[in-house]
Amino acid sequence: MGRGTILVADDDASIRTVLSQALTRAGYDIRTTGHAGTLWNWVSQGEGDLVVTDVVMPDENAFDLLPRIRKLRPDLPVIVMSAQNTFMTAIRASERGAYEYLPKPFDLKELITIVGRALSRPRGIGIALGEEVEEIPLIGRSPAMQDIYRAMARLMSTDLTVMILGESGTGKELVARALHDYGKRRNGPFVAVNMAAIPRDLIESELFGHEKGAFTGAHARSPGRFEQAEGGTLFLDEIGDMPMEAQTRLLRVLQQGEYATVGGKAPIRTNVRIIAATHKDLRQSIEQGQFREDLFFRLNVVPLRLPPLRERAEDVPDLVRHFLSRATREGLAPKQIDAAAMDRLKRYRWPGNVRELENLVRRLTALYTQETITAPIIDAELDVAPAPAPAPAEGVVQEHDPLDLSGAVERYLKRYFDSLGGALPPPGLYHRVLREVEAPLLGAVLSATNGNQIRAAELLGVNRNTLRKKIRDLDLPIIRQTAR
Ligand SMILES: Nc1ncnc2c1ncn2[C@@H]1O[C@H](COP(=O)(O)OP(=O)(O)OP(=O)(O)O)[C@@H](O)[C@H]1O
Repeated sequence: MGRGTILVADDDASIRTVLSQALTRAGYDIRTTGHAGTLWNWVSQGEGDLVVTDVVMPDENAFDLLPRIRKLRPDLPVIVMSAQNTFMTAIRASERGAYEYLPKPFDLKELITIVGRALSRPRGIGIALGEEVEEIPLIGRSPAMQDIYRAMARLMSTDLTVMILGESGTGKELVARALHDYGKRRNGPFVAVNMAAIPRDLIESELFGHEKGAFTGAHARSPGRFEQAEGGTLFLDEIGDMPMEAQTRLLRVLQQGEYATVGGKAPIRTNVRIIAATHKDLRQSIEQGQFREDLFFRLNVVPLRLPPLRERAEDVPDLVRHFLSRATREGLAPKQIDAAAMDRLKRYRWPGNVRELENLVRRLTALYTQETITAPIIDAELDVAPAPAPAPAEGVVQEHDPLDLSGAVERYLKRYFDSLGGALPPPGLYHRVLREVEAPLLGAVLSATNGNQIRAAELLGVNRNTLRKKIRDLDLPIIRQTAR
């Protein structure tokens, strides 16, 4: 007798083979099928201790089958695999009552671990089924975002305190909202407070409310955000900016489930789920005595780390399309981004993350009349160093291009560092080196085009306005055009 029988459903025969081998080796009995109908027959006949199923099958979608399985056999864990790795797949799997969701491709070891955990869990723990939701709040299918979606899907049925970490503009508030909107408090209020946006001495009264006369200017009793968020979720953004006294009060709420208003004595019981966020390194703040360590541990129950956009450049096209179609829905003229322009966007560093990308798309749709956004437009907007120039619209183009600076630059830099004798150069080297190349390059091109800035911009592959700005910034001599 094996350690249990696993029913595997996937219309891809090679996946059935791989799973069947791996699970057999791990000591399980396996039955495989390529059809949802067969799977349902087995399940309804009481067979199997666990199901591993793909979402899309020729006869029925596993998400449609899942609620029936849950109803008939609520204790049967179902692991859903899918190659459609969106936020909604993870959420739907969780809503339909899947035990776990695995985006393909996945590690077989991970599957074996999950199977082991599922079969050893106490029975009778089900996940509530929610209603269907269509609008996708979070865009991006990079592995890093899939990890986030899976963690979120697991959190949906809980009230755990979550700490969202990530640079500004990475989507921390959006994730907090999604945790609320798809979680079990979805019918309660979602209240967001940004610690950095409120004057420090008003934060306590903002959060906990105050009594009439509690301080100068407190003309009437005022409810705090905790009271407003009762039964729902309170999102504490930029928690690293919370003053010490407020931290102490917050800690007490988390420990005792009750608080007093500013100037009030009677404890008020509270039922609020806390989600906090910060872009700061709180461990450093703790070391510097600016953040309470005990509060940190209370808040950091489940940390979610949102990756910066530059670490998931593969999400850029999806995000761009999402923001473009939203602009179109808002009544702006539809636009496309050509491949070279998209490439520029994927290579940009995005210091402002998704927010910066969102604002850029807004600018592009509002300011440019052309239907297709090209690379020079992106260069002008992002002010990035241009890639090799495309062929100019007219004129003779050299077939053989002997341009190769790399050897020369490398040699020069080596000499430069050697000459410093082990010391480090002054800061700003990157920009200084680029400037060293930029000024002679623009000068050479302007002289080759006889001072014609339109042709020079074409040759360089930058927007005309960018070129003008650079001529000004670099203080290049303007060559007077002579008739040819
Ligand atoms: N994955 C995503 N899909 C779609 N939109 C996103 C995504 N991530 C962020 N955004 C959008 O980017 C903008 C910034 O997101 P958000 O305000 O959640 O970031 P944040 O990390 O909370 O920023 P801050 O730390 O500056 O408050 C929002 O308009 C949000 O809708």
